[in-house]
Amino acid sequence: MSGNILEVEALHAHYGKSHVLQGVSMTVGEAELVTLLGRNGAGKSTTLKGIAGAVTPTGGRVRFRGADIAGLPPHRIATRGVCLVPEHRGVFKLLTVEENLLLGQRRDSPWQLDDIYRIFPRLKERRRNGGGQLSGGEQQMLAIGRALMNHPRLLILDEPVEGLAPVIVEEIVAQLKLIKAAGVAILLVEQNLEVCVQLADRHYILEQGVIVHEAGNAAFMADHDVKDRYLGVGLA
Ligand SMILES: Nc1ncnc2c1ncn2[C@@H]1O[C@H](COP(=O)(O)OP(=O)(O)OP(=O)(O)O)[C@@H](O)[C@H]1O
Repeated sequence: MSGNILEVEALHAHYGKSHVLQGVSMTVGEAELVTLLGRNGAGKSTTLKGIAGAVTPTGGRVRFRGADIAGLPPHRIATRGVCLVPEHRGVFKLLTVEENLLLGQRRDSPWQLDDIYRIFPRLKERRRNGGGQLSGGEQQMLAIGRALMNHPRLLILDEPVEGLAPVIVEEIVAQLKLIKAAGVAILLVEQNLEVCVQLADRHYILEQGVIVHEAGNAAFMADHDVKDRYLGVGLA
């Protein structure tokens, strides 16, 4: 194998007649953190869902650790080690923090409660609180923590810091660095470019359902043109 944990090849997806993904190709290496960037409506969330099985691809291939997973149901894909943390977090509000975490637990996971509490001390403090009592940032930490309990080899995050206060964003960035350092590959969709360049090894830019640019982090940071052209954000 190539050292890639994920290989997406010419992925297509439709919503009814609308052809949203038009041949997306990308890879994620072992323990690599890769971002998928692009303007609103480019197809980023759909790509993540197509990989994780929440949207059924209409063409192309998704290979995960060498096996073709395109079109499998989401739970089968999750069992293989692909965990999607969706944009709206999916925390159960009537369960406690600890009950939420235990829902994700797999016995063979290297990530048990204590490991989660070490990375997210706030969750330990709040472990007996209901999910509904958490701040947005704490809910995000809980959603990531629960995904880890499920033994992901690839963690897929859709806008994990959207709408969060800068101090919480910093906390989550530090936590994602720890998770990455533990060897978990991460595929990240995030509008906050500061966050992306702090974390990523590599970036892809998606436009109207196709990848139009790929760059390592250093090259991406230096290339103001690309940010302006595809993302509409000139960098300071
Ligand atoms: N369930 C759906 N049914 C129909 N169309 C959809 C659905 N979900 C998304 N779309 C459309 O598909 C296109 C791609 O959406 P997607 O959410 O993948 O984009 P995105 O790049 O993640 O954008 P955003 O940052 O706005 O979430 C958009 O035009 C969107 O309106």
